[in-house]
Amino acid sequence: MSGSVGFYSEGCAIFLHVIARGKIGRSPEAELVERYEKRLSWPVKLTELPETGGRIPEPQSPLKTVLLDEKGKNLSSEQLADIVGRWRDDGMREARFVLGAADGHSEQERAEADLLLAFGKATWPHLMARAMLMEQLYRVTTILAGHPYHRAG
Ligand SMILES: C[S@@+](CC[C@H](N)C(=O)[O-])C[C@H]1O[C@@H](n2cnc3c(N)ncnc32)[C@H](O)[C@@H]1O
Repeated sequence: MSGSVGFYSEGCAIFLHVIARGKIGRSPEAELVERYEKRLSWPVKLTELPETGGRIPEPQSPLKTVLLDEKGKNLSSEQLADIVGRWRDDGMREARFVLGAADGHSEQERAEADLLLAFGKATWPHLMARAMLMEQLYRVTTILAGHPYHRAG
């Protein structure tokens, strides 16, 4: 079963849609996901899909798609904020961030994505990657807002 497991909307900004495979249930990772989801002042939605199959929700067009993939680009938080900020300023309505399960993403999904984003070259468990992504999305929005949460190194 797929379904939306959270929706917090506030302010006018690009809609952040996290699409993640696998059930997070009640877990330490779920607590982290919820913590950053609640802090985000941009509209954010989390759609959970089964490990395989499931229906990918219809996009809000125009859309940009980011695949979380260890073979993707290692970007600094500021670089990611620049990209997301540009998409917002260009009038994108949705930026979706897709996390795979044990087998990752298909070659077709990789080819169709606008950005492959890596959190380093190591392979992380998908639930940890989900928590890390929510933190990065929060960080990105604070960078764009000039909020002091992010302290550039
Ligand atoms: C256990 S990993 C899948 C590994 C799989 N061997 C593959 O080919 O991608 C599950 C998911 O977590 C995310 N993930 C794991 N490590 C990552 C990393 N270093 N950077 C970005 N995402 C990562 C990706 O979305 C990945 O599809």
